Amino acid sequence: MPTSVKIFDTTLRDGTQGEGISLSVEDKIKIARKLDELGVHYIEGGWPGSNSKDIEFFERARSMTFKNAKITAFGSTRRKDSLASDDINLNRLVESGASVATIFGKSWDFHVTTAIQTTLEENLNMIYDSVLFLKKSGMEVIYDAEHFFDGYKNNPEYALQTIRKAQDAGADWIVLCDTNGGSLPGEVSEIVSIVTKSVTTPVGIHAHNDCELGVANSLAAVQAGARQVQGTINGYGERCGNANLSSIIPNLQLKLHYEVISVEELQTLTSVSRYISEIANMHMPVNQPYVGNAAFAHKGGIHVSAILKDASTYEHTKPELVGNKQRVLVSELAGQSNVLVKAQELNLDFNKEHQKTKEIIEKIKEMEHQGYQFEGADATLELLLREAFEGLEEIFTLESFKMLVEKSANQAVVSEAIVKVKVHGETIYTAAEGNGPVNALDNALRKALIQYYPDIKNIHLSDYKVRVLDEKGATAGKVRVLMETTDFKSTWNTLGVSSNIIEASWYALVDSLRYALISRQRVEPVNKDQQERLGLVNH
Ligand SMILES: CC(=O)SCCNC(=O)CCNC(=O)[C@H](O)C(C)(C)COP(=O)(O)OP(=O)(O)OC[C@H]1O[C@@H](n2cnc3c(N)ncnc32)[C@H](O)[C@@H]1OP(=O)(O)O
Ligand SMILES: CC(=O)C(=O)O
Repeated sequence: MPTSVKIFDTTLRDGTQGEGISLSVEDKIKIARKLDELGVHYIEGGWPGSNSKDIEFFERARSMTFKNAKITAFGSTRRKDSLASDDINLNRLVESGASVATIFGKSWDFHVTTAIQTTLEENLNMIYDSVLFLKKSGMEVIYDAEHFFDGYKNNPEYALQTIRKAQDAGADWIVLCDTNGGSLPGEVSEIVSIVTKSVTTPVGIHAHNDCELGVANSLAAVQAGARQVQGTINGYGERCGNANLSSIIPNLQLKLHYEVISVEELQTLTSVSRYISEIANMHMPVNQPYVGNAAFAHKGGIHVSAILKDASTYEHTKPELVGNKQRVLVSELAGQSNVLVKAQELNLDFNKEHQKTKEIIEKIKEMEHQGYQFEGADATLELLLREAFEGLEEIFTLESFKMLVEKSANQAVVSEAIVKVKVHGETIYTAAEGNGPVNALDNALRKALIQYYPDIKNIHLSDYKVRVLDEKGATAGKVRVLMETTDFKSTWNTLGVSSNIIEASWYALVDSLRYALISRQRVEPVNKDQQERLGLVNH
C-alpha cells in the first residue's frame, strides 16, 4: 500500500506574493476550482487579516462545494504582549468560515529578537496561545514553522521547543519552512529526520526556490518522513518563488510512487498549469518540466530518429501521464526523421528514401539559414510540406501591393494599402486603411478574398511579433515576422522573413490565410451565384 502525501497549494496566498502577480477575487475563485479538479488536498485562499479582497474570497468560497480540497485561511500567531482572543488576525481566521487555519510563527531565535523584538519565552507563548485559540474554535490547524531550517541550524533546541509548543496546543500539522530558500537537500533531509523523531504530529514541508532547490528540498523532506508538501503551481511566489507543485506532484507520484492524486487527476496537470499561467498573466516558460510546451519536444535529428523507434529513448516519462504531448520540431538541426514525423502527423505520403524528402530537408535548412525558424510556425511548415508532397491549389496570386503611410502635423498617422490579386482567374483591386501598415494590408487582402471566402470574417490576427535578425551573421539586416491567427477554436502560427518588414509581414499574412483556406479547409469557397445571393459582389 503506497504511503500518501497531502498537497497543500498556496498559489492564491504565497503565489500572489510573487512579483507581477495580482489576482482578482474572480480569478482566485476560478483557480480554486481548477486546483480542486486537480485533486489537491488543501487550498490556501489568502490572508483574511490582510485585505478585503481575501475576506471576499472566503465569503464566496463558503457557498462553494469542493470535491477534493479543504479551504484554508492564512495568518500569523498573535501579536506580542496581547491575548489571542483579542487578536484581530486570529479572529478573522475564525470568521472566514474556512475549516482549516494555517498560521506561521517564529522558529529562529534571531527573528524573535530582531523582527518581532520580543523574548524567546513570549514567542513560545504566542505560538501556544494562538494554536489553542484556533483549536478551541473548532478549526483544523496547520502550524507553519517559519525559518525552521535556519532556526534549527542556529539554535536547534529552541527551534524544537517552538514546534513542541504548537504540538502541545493541538496543532494538526507542523510544517517546516525553508522561508529564505537557502537550505540544501542534505540539510533538509537530516533536519526533517530529526524532527519526525522529536514530535508525534505529522510533519510537512514548505520550501522556497532561492537556490533553485525548492523541488529537490520538498522531495528530500518527503523521503525523510514529511507527509504534506506546500507549494504553488508553476512555482509562483515571493522572490524566486515557492516549490513548484507542477513538478513535485508528478515526481512524488511517478518517480517515488507515493499516493498523491488519482491517475486521471494527474492527466489534468498540464492544462491546470497552463490555465493558471493564463489567469495570472504570467508567461509560461516552454522548457518548464512536465507541463511546458517543449517538455517533450524533440529537435535534434538523432533524438527524433530514436524516439520513432521507442519514445523512452529520449523521454523520462510518458507525456500523456501528465496531460502533455510529444512534439517534433523541425529546424536546421533536423534530420530526415523530424520531417518524417511531421509528415506522418499530416498523413502525407512520405518516403524516407524519396528524393523529395531530401530536397525538402535541404530547403528547410536553407530557409532556416536565411532566418526562418519553423519551431514556432507550424502552419507555414505544414504549407511547405503539403506543397512539396501534394502540391497545393493556388487560391490567389499577388500581382502587386502599394503602401501609403501619411503623417501630417497635428493629425494621426494614416496607413493605406492597395492590393491587386488574382483570385480564381479574376483580377481584383482593393484598397483599405488600417491602424498600421500591416493592418491595412490585412484589411485590403481580406476585402479581395471575402467575395469568394465569406467565412474569413471569422478569422483574426491574434498576435504579431517582429525579431531583428543577427546583424553580424549571414542574415544581415533581415527581420522575421511571426503571426498568430485564430478562428477562436484554434490558433496557428505563420512566418515571413525579408529585409523589408512589410514584405516579411505580407508572407506571414498570406500563409495565415492560405493555411485557413486550403491546408485545413477551414472555409469553403463560394461560387458566383452564391456571391450574388450573399451580396458579396462589388458592382
Ligand atoms: C513568510 C511569509 O510569507 S509570512 C507572510 C507574508 N505576507 C505578507 O506580509 C502579506 C500580507 N501582509 C499584510 O497585509 C500586512 O503585513 C499585515 C496586515 C499582516 C500586517 O500589517 P501591519 O500591522 O501594518 O504590520 P507590518 O506589515 O508593517 O509589520 C508586520 C508586523 O507583524 C509582526 N509579526 C511578524 N511576524 C509575526 C508573527 N509570526 N507573529 C506575530 N506577529 C508577527 C511584526 O513584528 C510587525 O509588528 P510591529 O509593526 O509591531 O513590529
Ligand atoms: C509561511 C511561509 O510562507 C514561509 O515561511 O515561507
